[in-house]
Amino acid sequence: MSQQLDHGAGLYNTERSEPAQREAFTGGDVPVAVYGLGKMGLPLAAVYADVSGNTVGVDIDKRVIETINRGDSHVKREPGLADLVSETVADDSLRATTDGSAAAADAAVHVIMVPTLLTDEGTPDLSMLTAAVDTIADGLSAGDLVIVESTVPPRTTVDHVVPRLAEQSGLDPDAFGVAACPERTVSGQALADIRGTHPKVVGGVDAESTRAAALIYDEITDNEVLETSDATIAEAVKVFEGVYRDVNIALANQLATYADAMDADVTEAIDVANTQPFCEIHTPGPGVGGHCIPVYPYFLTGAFDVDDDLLPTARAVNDGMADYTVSMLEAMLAAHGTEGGTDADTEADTADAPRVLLLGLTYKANIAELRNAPSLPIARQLRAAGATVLGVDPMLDDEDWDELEDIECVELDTAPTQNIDAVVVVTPHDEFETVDWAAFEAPILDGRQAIPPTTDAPVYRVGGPWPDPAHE
Ligand SMILES: NC(=O)c1ccc[n+]([C@@H]2O[C@H](COP(=O)([O-])OP(=O)(O)OC[C@H]3O[C@@H](n4cnc5c(N)ncnc54)[C@H](O)[C@@H]3O)[C@@H](O)[C@H]2O)c1
Ligand SMILES: CC(=O)N[C@@H]1[C@@H](OP(=O)(O)OP(=O)(O)OC[C@H]2O[C@@H](n3ccc(=O)[nH]c3=O)[C@H](O)[C@@H]2O)O[C@H](CO)[C@@H](O)[C@@H]1O
Repeated sequence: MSQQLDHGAGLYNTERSEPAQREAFTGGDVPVAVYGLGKMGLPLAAVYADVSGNTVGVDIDKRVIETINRGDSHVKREPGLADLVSETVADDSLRATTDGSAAAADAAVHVIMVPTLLTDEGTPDLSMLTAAVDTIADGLSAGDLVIVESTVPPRTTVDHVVPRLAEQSGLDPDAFGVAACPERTVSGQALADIRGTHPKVVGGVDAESTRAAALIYDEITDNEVLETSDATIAEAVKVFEGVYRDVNIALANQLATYADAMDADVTEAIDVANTQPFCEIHTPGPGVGGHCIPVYPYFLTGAFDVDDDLLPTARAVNDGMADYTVSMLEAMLAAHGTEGGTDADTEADTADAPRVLLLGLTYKANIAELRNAPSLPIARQLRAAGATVLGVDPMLDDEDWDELEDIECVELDTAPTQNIDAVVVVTPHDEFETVDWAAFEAPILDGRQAIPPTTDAPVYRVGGPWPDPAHE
């Protein structure tokens, strides 16, 4: 155990009693800084502000800072978030700044919630994490606690974060605490998740870091705080959760291809199979998007030299579902005798090339995020084959559409008048629940089992039986 230093507001190795620490944390005497105020960071900063009464949010995007300091939330469709940001900014328990070093100098708890992406080579890109760590190091003090909420490859905290903090701050590694406390939060229910939908996982680089982090999260969550043996286990818990999901979805997608081959309804088969407790097959679809599930397998395969066929194969199956969806679309067009096919290669053919409407472009229903969205490779393949691709997505703003050069934006209410040859449901936003499918007068490929079987329209399903001749 390192010497007892004068730690000011810090909780790491403090001489104060536990009750006094809790009182200090919830009474605004332990200043918090949260680095990264995006879909996950802003809800987290708002809850920290609500509990601690003294939280500064740090982001590099000036627009984010200005929005928050007006008391507004730039993160949409998060129940309760707009009100919580407004309330915590109004009572000054939440402030936002781009000056991370100044925030770090004042803070005693530093919470990292920046993105952890991939390089083009499929290896973990920790550049944003490193930048946040360097900012913290500028203002790190003895007794501070650094919490890594971002999802990172296992061993990142011990092998990268701790040495970098010590090197950049000049402090002895024993002078401050570091803990991996991974975000286990789903967009669309972030506040509920942060406050306790699931137990909170906490793993420190030493016992004192675990203790201090567990005390903080015991004040934040209504659920259990699960203390792991070390930071690496805590990091692995989060990555394993995500990898489990990617592999399970790959199984569902592979079973969908078998169901198509046997002309059976994969959804019915999976639903019935899942009625016994040892089976939890996920849902097939046109692919796996977002910056979590398709990324986390690379936090193992791209970080450790292990002989692994499973995770890459699951990734290939999931990424292959865009091709599979396009091939089903081609078969559907052929079954409906739509002229032109999707292999137009001359001007005349292009005139006959099908006009395909993609409903739902973001990676997941009701979430405004295009990263790794399955709609993107589907649109690319259709455009390359000469088709005209139109898209409807109420989650996207003008800035998003500017990035989608392969897809022509149309509005949902006018889409049926756009002379559509085929409709593909890629992401089933709530807005599509009231669509009059027959109004398109075109065959529909339902990629997400979103259209009720009773619908009076020619609906084909990824992994589902093709419509009976009556619908031809
Ligand atoms: N989105 C999800 O559903 C989800 C769920 C759980 C965990 N996570 C994890 O949460 C982390 C963040 O994801 P997100 O969805 O909030 O990302 P996001 O892209 O919505 O937001 C990231 C924010 O961080 C800011 N930022 C980047 N570098 C910074 C720096 N050096 N200092 C301060 N701010 C910086 C960006 O400007 C942006 O505002 C990732 O590790 C992700 O894996 C995401
Ligand atoms: C804390 C955290 O990191 N939370 C993550 C977050 O992950 P996420 O927001 O990226 O969402 P996911 O739901 O995993 O979807 C990802 C893609 O997979 C497609 N998909 C999904 C299910 C299925 O059966 N078949 C599919 O094809 C879907 O359309 C989308 O494109 O929430 C999940 C719980 O929702 C968590 O488990 C996951 O750890």
